Amino acid sequence: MHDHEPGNAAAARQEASGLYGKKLAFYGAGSMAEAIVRGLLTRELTQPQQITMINRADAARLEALRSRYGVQAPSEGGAKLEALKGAEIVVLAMKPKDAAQALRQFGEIVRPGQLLVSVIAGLRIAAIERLVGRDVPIVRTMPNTSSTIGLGVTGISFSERVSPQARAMATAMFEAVGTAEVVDEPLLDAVTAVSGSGPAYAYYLMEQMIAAGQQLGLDADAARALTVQTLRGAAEMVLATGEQPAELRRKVMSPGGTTEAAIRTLDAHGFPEGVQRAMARAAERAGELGDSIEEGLQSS
Ligand SMILES: NC(=O)C1=CN([C@@H]2O[C@H](COP(=O)(O)OP(=O)(O)OC[C@H]3O[C@@H](n4cnc5c(N)ncnc54)[C@H](O)[C@@H]3O)[C@@H](O)[C@H]2O)C=CC1
Ligand SMILES: O=C(O)[C@@H]1CCC=N1
Repeated sequence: MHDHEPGNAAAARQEASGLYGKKLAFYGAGSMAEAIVRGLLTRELTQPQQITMINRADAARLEALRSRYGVQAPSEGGAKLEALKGAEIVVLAMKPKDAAQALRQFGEIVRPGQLLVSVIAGLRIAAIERLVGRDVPIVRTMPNTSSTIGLGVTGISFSERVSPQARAMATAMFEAVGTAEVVDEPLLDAVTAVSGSGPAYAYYLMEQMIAAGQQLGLDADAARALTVQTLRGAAEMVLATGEQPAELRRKVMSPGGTTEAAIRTLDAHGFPEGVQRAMARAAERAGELGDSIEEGLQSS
């Protein structure tokens, strides 16, 4: 992606981020961890040998990560612990249901000065502090999978213990793979609903547009090409013109024309309400995921 940029651009990013040379451990090596790792390596923010990806016993997955990215992906328990102990930054990237046990184990080996960066939906800073049981600085984030190609967007919030340098480093880490917005922690559930889950809404819309295009007689390749470029162009138009989506929509919608007919049909089928309710439910679900971890804490 960045094959043609001057070498000093990568060097400037490395310098600005403060990440270069830092040991990173990804605790949980699923799709989100992979998206961030791929983005960091593509942007040359760090080198593969600085990254360890830790997963449950899944030899094929670990081998795939090693061969794809050149990162360390140990399969043996002792080596996993060493990597977690040795890392300057530990990125928590397991599913919410696996977080409590993993964080308790981490609490037994955590060292002062380590920075914890969570990408786990719903998991609150206070719960992480309780689970780890030490005064570690915590960065709670909500990224999205478009980080894979450097077009992610991440909501970030910090515990009080995060130093200004660590704040800058964590922010730079996510800016390296897209853009980042610092928000108050309670707003991260809303961020989850908008941009964490958001790529899936766009893909779902694409799925329906491609299927409908085919029903109207286009072949699958043409329906896909027309749909994808249309959504890409629409997002770029909002960015390039600075206009509101509603204004841009009005420019497409000639009175009495095809678009107006389509939008009326969407309205008749409850599209606006459906999107709003879906996102309210996503935010609520983020809170529930956090609650269920905390309930587990109270009963243990
Ligand atoms: N996929 C997405 O679009 C986004 C996901 N997230 C968050 O990222 C987290 C991970 O999500 P995905 O990557 O989609 O899940 P995933 O299921 O692809 O990956 C999670 C990985 O963690 C590993 N794991 C679980 N417990 C472990 C333990 N104790 N030690 C080591 N590894 C362990 C599992 O083996 C699994 O491979 C979730 O908490 C989710 O809320 C956040 C933003 C976007
Ligand atoms: O679906 C989920 O729970 C995660 C969080 C945001 C995107 N994926």
